[in-house]
Amino acid sequence: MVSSLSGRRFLITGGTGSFGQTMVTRLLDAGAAEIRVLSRDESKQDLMRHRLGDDRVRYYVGDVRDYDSVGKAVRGMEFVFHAAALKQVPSCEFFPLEAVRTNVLGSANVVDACERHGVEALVLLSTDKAVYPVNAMGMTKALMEKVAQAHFRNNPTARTRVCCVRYGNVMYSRGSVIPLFVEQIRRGVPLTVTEPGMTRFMMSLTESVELVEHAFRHSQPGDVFIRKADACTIGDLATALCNLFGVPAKFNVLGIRHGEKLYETLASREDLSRAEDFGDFLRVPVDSRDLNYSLYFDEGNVERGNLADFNSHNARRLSVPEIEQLLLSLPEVRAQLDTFAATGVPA
Ligand SMILES: O=c1ccn([C@@H]2O[C@H](COP(=O)(O)OP(=O)(O)O[C@H]3O[C@H](CO)[C@@H](O)[C@H](O)[C@H]3O)[C@@H](O)[C@H]2O)c(=O)[nH]1
Repeated sequence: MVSSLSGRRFLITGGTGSFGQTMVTRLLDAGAAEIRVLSRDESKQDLMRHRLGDDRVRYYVGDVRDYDSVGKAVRGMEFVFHAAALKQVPSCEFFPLEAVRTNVLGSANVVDACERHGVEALVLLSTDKAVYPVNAMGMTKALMEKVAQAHFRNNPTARTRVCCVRYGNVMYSRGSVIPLFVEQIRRGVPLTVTEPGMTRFMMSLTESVELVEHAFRHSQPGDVFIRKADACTIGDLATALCNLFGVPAKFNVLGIRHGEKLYETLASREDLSRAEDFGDFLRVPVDSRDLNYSLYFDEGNVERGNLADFNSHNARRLSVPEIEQLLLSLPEVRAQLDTFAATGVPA
């Protein structure tokens, strides 16, 4: 277990994204000695460099698909957080091989480079869409989890402790539904709700960072860490936003889109049959059976048939007032509400 972040050296792949920027700030506050950001977009790096103005942060332009660029960034680091990914469901549907290249092969490059350069721990960020996946984004994230677990299963004496974290929707993340609804409220148009009864797990950016830190400190090699989250319907989410901005809740119902599920699953029955419950967190250890196939054929789990998965339909359901409170805890929503109060329109 890692007791202190102070004086340590970190790499964050995809470090200019919302998760990366929050994590970098937290690590700087905790006294990290060096933080490297590996990402493709030099202009986002430049903006971040000016915003942070801290020379403990070093910027590496590169792509996880390219082993050399990963290796250069990993060398000399003690801990790595792997957040770089193709995350948009529709673009991965249209370009599944691109998702394979970044989410599967790119992640394998990160695992290999960490092992080769003797990194102590690597945390890979996954998603609820990786459980019983129906779209290419979720399928490639599921394979990323398998790559991480295989690292331990195939190398029991590995130098790098590799684990994954899995979480649901991060509220107000770039390109997600909440900023879109706020923009629609601003324009005074009906909110484009896909299916009012569709449910999603809701989590703040801070909670997602806490989950990564928890996994980083407490994981065993091959673990998947899950933070138990509350869920809500998209209809209630849209209603809560309209209530906060004081506009009537008017929806244009689109229907479930290609590649979408009615609900998401954070932990499958298969995960739960071996999960350890830590209150707010679930730890799913790797299935470490070896390639001796008799174990696969002759041993089963009688409990598994009785287990229900943990999904956004059976999780604790947030009420509209509870969603309003959660939304009010987000600085982005408060900023929009202030502008709305001052000018009658959000910024
Ligand atoms: O105009 C819209 C757009 C979306 N939705 C719904 O809002 C919910 C959330 O959508 P969105 O914010 O786009 O997130 P997801 O498609 O659920 O995917 C996000 O959440 C995942 C975790 O589940 C992450 O892995 C992805 O990167 C991230 O894009 C879904 O039920 C959508 O059907 C609408 O009702 N109207």
